[in-house]
This record gives sequence, structure tokens and C-alpha cells, in this order.
Amino acid sequence: QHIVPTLLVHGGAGDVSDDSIPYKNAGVKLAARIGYEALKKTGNVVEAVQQAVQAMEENDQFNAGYGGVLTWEGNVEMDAAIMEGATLDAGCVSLIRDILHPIALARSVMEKTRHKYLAGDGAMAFAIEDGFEILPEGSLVTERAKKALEDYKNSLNKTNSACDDEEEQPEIGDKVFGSPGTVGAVAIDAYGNVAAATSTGGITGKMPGRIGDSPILGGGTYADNAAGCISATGNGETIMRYNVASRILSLIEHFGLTAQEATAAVLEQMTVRFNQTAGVISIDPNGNLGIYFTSRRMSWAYQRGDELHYGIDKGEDIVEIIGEPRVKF
Ligand SMILES: NC(=O)C[C@H](N)C(=O)O
Repeated sequence: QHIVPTLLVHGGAGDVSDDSIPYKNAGVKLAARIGYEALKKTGNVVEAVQQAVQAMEENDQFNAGYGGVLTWEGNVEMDAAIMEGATLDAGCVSLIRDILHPIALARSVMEKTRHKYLAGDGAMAFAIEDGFEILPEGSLVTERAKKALEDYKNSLNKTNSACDDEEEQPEIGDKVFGSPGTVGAVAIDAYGNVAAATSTGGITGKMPGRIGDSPILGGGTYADNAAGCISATGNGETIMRYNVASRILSLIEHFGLTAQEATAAVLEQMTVRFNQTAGVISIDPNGNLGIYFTSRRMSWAYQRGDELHYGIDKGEDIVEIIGEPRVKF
């Protein structure tokens, strides 16, 4: 089967407010275009997913890099992972502070260390050694993120409950958790090489030191040329325990499901089992795309040739033609 190179991104699953829809749509469309251009220019799926994610890390509309949500103490503490499907090579980072592009640091871990996962002080020391710019403390904190933390704390005071009972926790992205916006990208080239990348600030009001699913291989991120590539978003505590990425890829690899069928099946099962929603983007080895979410909304976009598709509500698929309009004879 002929595979058409594709770059697909998401900008977070959850209860995106109506007024932020235009900004989310603009952000994911730009990221898909930047990633696709990188794929065309370099032919490298890893570079493509990194570039796409970086475009969203520097956009304050998303919960990654600048604009990441805050810990209980008011800091941005980030996780990211990148994975290459041809070699199963990967780089993961956690507890990253004051760096605009944690996904670039994850790539450096993959390519420049003999390890696959660095966290905390050691990861920050490696970042400095590798020449990353360490921003002045608090540079990534936005007013919106501060307000989300304040709302979260107020809502806990009101209900006088720290929501220890998992069943009681509201869907991630509900008002108390701030705006959704973990970001991710997956890509495939004409030869079936795939890659995945995910970057996040986690969840509003998290304990310092908390790590979500995004940097967990087989949880929120995975890529294998034999099975496909995945980036997930939603409640990390749930996604990591359900091994969402590896379950989806095993349905594709061993049971012959398409990316969409496998993604939908696993997310529906997860949502029933845990009463928590999530969203996933995926590509199977034949180049079929999976875009599915059990949350109310998830912003996504992909470019394939000159077609740019995007959406945020269920069933939505808007298409724009990129570049010169095609002339019909
Ligand atoms: N909004 C998200 O997708 C959060 C992310 N999955 C985490 O739990 O860290």
C-alpha cells in the first residue's frame, strides 16, 4: 500500500471553552504545517514531530512549555517524550523547569546520552551542559495558569474536599483543573517510518514531583514502525495505568485493527473502567489516522499533501487547501 506522508497533532483533550476554540484551532493548524514542512524538508519523522510540538510549547494557549499549568506551589514543572519507530529509540524527561522546549531536551537525552529517561536535578544539569537556555524563574508562568490554580484551590475550599476519591474527581479539563492543552504529534513518511512526541505541564494543582503519562513509553507516548505511533492526552494517572498507547498498538499489530478502530476501542474501555476521559492521536503502519476522544473536545490538525484538516468538536473535520489553489482543467 502506498503511504502518504502525514503529520498529525493534538492540542489537548478536555472541556475547552467556546471562546478559546479559535486560538486552539489556530495553534494546532500552525503546528501541523510547521511539522509537515520539517518532514518535507528533512525527510525525518523525529525532526517533524519535534518541530510541531515546539510550535505549541511556545504558544501560551497550550499546557506545554510557555503556558504550562502550575503545581500546587505555583511552578511550571514539565514532562516530555519523543520516540522513533524505526529503532525504538526514545528520550523522556520529567520535572523540567524554566526551559521553553522540553521536547528538545527529550531529543537530546535520546541522542546524546546512554540513557532514555532523565528527571529533576540531573535532567536540568544535563540541559545546562547541553547548552539549553535556562530562563529566569517564573518565565513560563502565565496569568491564565495562575488563575486556573486559584480557581482550583477555591473549588477545593468550597467543596471542602481534596477529592481523594478518584470516582469523585472531575474530568481533566473541567474548570477546576484549568484549560486542557497537553500537546502531541505523530508522523509517518512514505517508507512507513513513524515517530511520536508529547509535551505537557501536567495537571493544575499537582503535587511537586508528580509525573503524568506523557513521558511514559507505552502510556502516553509510543512509536514502532511495526505497530504505529501514539500521543495521548487526558488524566495521566489513568492513562499510564491503562497503558493506553501499548494497548492501542497491540490491537493494530496483533489483531489487524486500523488506527481509528483500535484507538476508539481502547479509549471507550478506559473511560468505562476508570470514569475518566482521554484523547489520542495515532497512525497505523498503513498510514491510516486515528483521532478519537471521550472528553467533550480535543483540538487536532493534520497536513497530508496540500490538505490541512482540523477539528475540535466530535465529528468535526474541516479541510483547507494549503498554498496555491489547485487549478482544475
Ligand atoms: N492535559 C493532559 O493531557 C495532562 C497529561 N496527560 C498529564 O496527566 O500530565
